Amino acid sequence: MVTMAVAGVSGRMGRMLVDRIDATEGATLAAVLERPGHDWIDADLGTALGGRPRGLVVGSDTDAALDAAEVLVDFTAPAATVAFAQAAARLGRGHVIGTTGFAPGDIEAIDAAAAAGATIVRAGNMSLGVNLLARVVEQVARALGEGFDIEIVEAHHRHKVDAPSGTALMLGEAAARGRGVSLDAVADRGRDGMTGARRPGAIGFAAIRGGDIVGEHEVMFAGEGETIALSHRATDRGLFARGAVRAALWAADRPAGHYDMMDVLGLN
Ligand SMILES: NC(=O)C1=CN([C@@H]2O[C@H](COP(=O)(O)OP(=O)(O)OC[C@H]3O[C@@H](n4cnc5c(N)ncnc54)[C@H](O)[C@@H]3O)[C@@H](O)[C@H]2O)C=CC1
Ligand SMILES: O=C(O)C1=N[C@H](C(=O)O)C[C@H](O)C1
Repeated sequence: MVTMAVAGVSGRMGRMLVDRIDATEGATLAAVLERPGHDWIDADLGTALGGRPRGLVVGSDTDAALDAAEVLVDFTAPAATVAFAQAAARLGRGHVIGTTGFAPGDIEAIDAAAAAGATIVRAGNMSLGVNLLARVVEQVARALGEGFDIEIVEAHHRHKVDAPSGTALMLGEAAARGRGVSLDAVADRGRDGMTGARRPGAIGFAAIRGGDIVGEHEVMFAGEGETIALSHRATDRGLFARGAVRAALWAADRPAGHYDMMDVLGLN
């Protein structure tokens, strides 16, 4: 049995993760975390969720949660995630990171935590479909070359706080890899006003926010006289929770390191 902790348990993904862990053979929920000062702190998780008490109290003490659990599943916010990774390194635990919106320095800190003893699985999208799509995007980008302009369009619900989405960046990285360039060197992350003509070789990003859209991504290869569009649409957030719990089961008996969902799915 793999013991798991969920960070950000009151959030959209946190609630999904509780249901998913409860439904997964071989996984058990051992601890739940929220940010200090949150209404749910010290409440019974079952009661906070509007049901019966279940004898699991929502806390904000990361070390106590990691004493109880082998793997922390974390869909929260960048600063919180960096601190969780450092705690996972200190205590030699698994850490599944779904959080997006990182600054470059955050990724370096997560790399350092993996080097210092945490088993980290991090992915901007935990679904099989998007990870397969990334593979296909890399191959198509390699095959087509710069005669086709790459544009990535994503749409999400009105509450999302980061753009481009983690998935869009992951797909952009895949396209850049296919072209043999660094995404940082070619990304065009927002156009407004007199932008001038499109920069040759740019990988463009556009973000739509509205309503309750779970997550939609399209990678467009626009050429002369033809356009190829590769897309993915998530219709149920439970999809991401399924992937995350699969990653947590996978991480439980892996050596420390920084892995991604391709490793979990055997696509690397
Ligand atoms: N990789 C993937 O497949 C997916 C990633 N995400 C990402 O997951 C993150 C969370 O998304 P949602 O659940 O929609 O957001 P949300 O805002 O509903 O939930 C985030 C939760 O984290 C909690 N939190 C913040 N700081 C904390 C701390 N220091 N300790 C403990 N809890 C803390 C908040 O109080 C909140 O309950 C976002 O970055 C989102 O982009 C979301 C869906 C899928
Ligand atoms: O915030 C979300 O909701 C999602 N975030 C991830 C992202 O940034 O790509 C994954 C998914 O698209 C939903």
